[in-house]
Amino acid sequence: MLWQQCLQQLEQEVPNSEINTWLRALHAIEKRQALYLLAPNTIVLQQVHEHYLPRIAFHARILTGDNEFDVLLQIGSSVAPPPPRETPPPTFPSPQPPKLSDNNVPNREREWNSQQPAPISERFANALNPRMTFANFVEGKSNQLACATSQQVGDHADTGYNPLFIYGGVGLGKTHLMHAIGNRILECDPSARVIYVYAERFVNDMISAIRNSRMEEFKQHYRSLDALLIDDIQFFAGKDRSMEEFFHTFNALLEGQKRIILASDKFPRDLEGIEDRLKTRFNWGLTVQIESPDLETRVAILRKKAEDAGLRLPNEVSFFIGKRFHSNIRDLEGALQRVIASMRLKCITQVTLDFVQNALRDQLASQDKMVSMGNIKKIVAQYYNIRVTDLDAKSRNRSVARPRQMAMALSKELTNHSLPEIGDEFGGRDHTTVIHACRKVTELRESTPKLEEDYRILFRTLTS
Ligand SMILES: Nc1ncnc2c1ncn2[C@@H]1O[C@H](COP(=O)(O)OP(=O)(O)OP(=O)(O)O)[C@@H](O)[C@H]1O
Repeated sequence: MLWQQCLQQLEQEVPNSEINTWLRALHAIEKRQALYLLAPNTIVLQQVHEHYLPRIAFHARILTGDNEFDVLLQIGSSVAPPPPRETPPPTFPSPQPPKLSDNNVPNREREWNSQQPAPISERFANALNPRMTFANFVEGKSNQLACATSQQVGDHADTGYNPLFIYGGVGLGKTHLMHAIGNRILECDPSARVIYVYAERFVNDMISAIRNSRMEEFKQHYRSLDALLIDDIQFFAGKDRSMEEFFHTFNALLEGQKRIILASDKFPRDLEGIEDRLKTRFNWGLTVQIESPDLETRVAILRKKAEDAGLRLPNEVSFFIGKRFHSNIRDLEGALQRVIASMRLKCITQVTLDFVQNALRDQLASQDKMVSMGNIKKIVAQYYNIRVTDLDAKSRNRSVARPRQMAMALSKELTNHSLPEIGDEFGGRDHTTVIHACRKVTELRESTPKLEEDYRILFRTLTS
């Protein structure tokens, strides 16, 4: 089963002829928490070892979720017993686990740092994470546009959104969307040459290529792609030679109407240390932002992730976690993983609010320090240039009433205090005043761009 799944992944990266000749010749056995691949002869053994084993191990580790999972290559028709100590085993173990980053991107450094040309299959290893798809990306107000345009770019080569530039804060789903685009492109055309790469990797690859006199091959490699996805584009800052090379790659791909998808933590114009001509080009297509998700989206994401892990979260639990982990989705996922790990440890199958509060005790304590109502009031007052005491006062003058409503709405969104507690904190007001304030802010955010911007800035300031 695992081997079949590995093959399905490899089919997207390795030409069919190679799959049929070398990989389908292997007999696979899963045993003792390892995948044994049995080669019928030494030629197959050698080929697989030299060209495909790292990729197989990479996929097996992704699929099993075990970064240490072993893939062992042997000759013969059955798994050899463990060899006596003095004789070397007739087994090629899979290489050291490729460093799996957050996004499970395999280490491709070897590619350019040897004088030997890399095998073609390896050069087109696309580094896409098959688990990051549109199907498991939860859409909400904060990412709607980014998600819709990403789907279009994944489906069609001629959307006019070239490049598609996705920007937004840490852990909000930029990388997920890029992988989803890449996976969709391959779904539509399995022979497409698609590469996902961090800008840092592009730079390192280029340095290795220069050092090993393989620059022509490097250029040819990147310029012959059907889709290039580069993450963390801000890393190019100050790296003039890499920017120059990227500029030409960019032009070549654009001229050939190949898709370019870029991600960064900043809007193109705000990227420091990046050449103006590149920034201008980034704006040729479409720039979309991913914002911090609102409470409903956070809860929807949480439920989806819990469901994927086979866990049903009671409403009060999902709202509790969603409310408390508001700054980014990575933290939200981290909280859920911690809850699941605690459940496993304690052999619990039903999760309750008490259990979650206990499991997340340390994280919640540090969150509390960051977003208290006192802090919200301080930041809002600073932002609107009024005094904190104005927020508590009786005045209904709009210059203080609006900031007060904003501070109440943020308190509701970012803290776990009840409506009466929030009212109390703002000069002993009634909970119906808080409800009114929250409704008013929601309404104004939709009708008044300036107020929406104020809300976003304050939200970001409080949660970053
Ligand atoms: N809308 C979403 N639905 C489901 N999962 C999401 C969503 N957004 C983000 N995630 C998950 O949150 C985690 C962090 O997302 P991702 O790595 O894409 O963030 P990022 O914006 O690229 O962050 P960074 O700038 O730090 O690289 C990933 O595991 C991703 O799958």
